[in-house]
Amino acid sequence: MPHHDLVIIGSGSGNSIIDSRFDGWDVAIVEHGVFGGTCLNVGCIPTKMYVYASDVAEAVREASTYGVDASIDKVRWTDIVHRVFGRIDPISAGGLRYRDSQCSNVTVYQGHATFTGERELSITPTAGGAGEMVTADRVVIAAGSRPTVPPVVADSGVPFHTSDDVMRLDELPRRLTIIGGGYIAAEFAHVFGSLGSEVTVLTRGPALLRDQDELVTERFTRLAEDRFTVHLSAEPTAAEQRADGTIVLTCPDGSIIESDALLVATGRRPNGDRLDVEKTGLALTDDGRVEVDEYQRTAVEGIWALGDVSSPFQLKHVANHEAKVVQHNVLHPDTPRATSHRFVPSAVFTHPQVASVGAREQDLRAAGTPYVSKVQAYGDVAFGWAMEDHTGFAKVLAAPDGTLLGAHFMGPQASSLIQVLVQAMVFGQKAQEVATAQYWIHPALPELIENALLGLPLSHE
Ligand SMILES: Cc1cc2nc3c(=O)[nH]c(=O)nc-3n(C[C@H](O)[C@H](O)[C@H](O)COP(=O)(O)OP(=O)(O)OC[C@H]3O[C@@H](n4cnc5c(N)ncnc54)[C@H](O)[C@@H]3O)c2cc1C
Ligand SMILES: NC(=O)c1ccc[n+]([C@@H]2O[C@H](COP(=O)([O-])OP(=O)(O)OC[C@H]3O[C@@H](n4cnc5c(N)ncnc54)[C@H](O)[C@@H]3O)[C@@H](O)[C@H]2O)c1
Repeated sequence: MPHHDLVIIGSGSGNSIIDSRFDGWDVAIVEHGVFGGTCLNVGCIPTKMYVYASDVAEAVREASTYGVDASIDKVRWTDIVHRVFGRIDPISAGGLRYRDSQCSNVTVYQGHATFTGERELSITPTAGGAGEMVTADRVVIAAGSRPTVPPVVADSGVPFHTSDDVMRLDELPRRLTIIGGGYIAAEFAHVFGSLGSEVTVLTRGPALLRDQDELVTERFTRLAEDRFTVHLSAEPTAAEQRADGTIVLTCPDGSIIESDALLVATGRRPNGDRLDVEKTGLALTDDGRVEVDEYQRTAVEGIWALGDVSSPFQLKHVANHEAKVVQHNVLHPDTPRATSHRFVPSAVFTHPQVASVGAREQDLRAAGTPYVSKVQAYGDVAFGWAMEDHTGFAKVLAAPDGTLLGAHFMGPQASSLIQVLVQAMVFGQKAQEVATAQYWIHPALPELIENALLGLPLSHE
């Protein structure tokens, strides 16, 4: 039975652990799917390539506002698919080739790993054939998560897509229904809506993007209702397919939604339940994650976990951070580093973009935390005014002494603008200092942040 110094389960963020410091180690990486994981193959990267194409389409549609008459002649969906995956697929294939044939100390197992004992694994080859057992001194579980599909769809037999395959559709659907109201639903509604599909969004909650600050949730939902057909509090009760291929969903009020394609975006479940972790002495948390401490260690000596399989955040920048922590701690177990989940920012690459960091106003209110807030409209700073933006805003929340507590943006470049406040919060800078101790380029969009901070009714003023 092969024995390795280190076995990594999952080639997403787990693959980034192996660098030259492991050259003297016997390392194995087990991957049952496409090499490179979710972000590269079916997540962050391809989605943002589609989002960019959709942003271009929206810019064309909005161009006449600025005196530039333009129209979209045609959307070449198949060319978009080929452009995106023609760039991505070779990166995945190259990554596999590199690990498999150019890293002499690394063994790649293309198969599904399950625990059979403490740091002992069975690997079932993806291509079929006899399984293999391996043991290791150390194991890193970096097995990610997978889309969930509600039984009403899964058991119905209707054809459906998830984010794993919807970007490779043969043609742009005329009518697309999306079940879900979170990140993936918001991003794909923008993608398909901008490229020409009639989009219907169906979510069980009373609003879209419900995890955001309440003002973002409310305003984003209103904008989405102007753009798409949106059914709120509408978990589908039945799904069927007619003989002509039309997919029919029934809403709780009895109304029906007809479409040519169905995308399910109802959340992602950590893959720990498919690893037989109990055989190595581990249990899963109630929400299905492999439990780790601040050093990314599991309860079993020599086993670490990172990323979607264990993290409370299903975000690539968090998985990357945790992978660096695991990398250090595997190499230096006696001087471990801790993960920091303070001030984790996130962005939804929809239209308009949404970005946030820190506390939401509803959290502060519920906790009884004293706070002040300022909502600054894009349209009230020079560049936003030039853009004739009528919907975007930055909301900043701070303690009365100026300590920054949270920031929530909706509008152009929100995902980039928010970084200023992420940095300020991480380094403990107060609102007054950030606003006044530096120049703000005029008339650039970051003046939005300057004005939001200056507008906070702080206690000393
Ligand atoms: C559509 C979409 C868009 C996203 N966009 C963003 C974004 O813009 N920004 C952002 O921060 N995050 C985004 N995310 C989230 C981000 O992709 C994930 O948080 C991140 O990729 C998780 O990395 P990971 O290493 O934990 O898991 P993964 O990258 O999923 O890697 C896990 C790997 O393990 C393999 N595996 C699982 N179980 C086994 C097993 N038993 N044996 C062998 N192999 C196994 C899987 O096949 C997979 O390749 C997006 C996700 C999706 C789905
Ligand atoms: N830009 C980004 O960073 C980005 C982009 C995409 C995905 N992600 C990550 O992937 C994760 C998964 O994304 P997601 O959008 O699938 O999950 P999500 O948790 O963000 O949203 C799930 C949505 O589905 C709804 N829902 C659940 N069950 C339902 C049902 N039976 N019927 C109708 N609606 C139902 C929920 O109310 C919620 O609105 C995200 O939480 C995020 O961490 C990040």
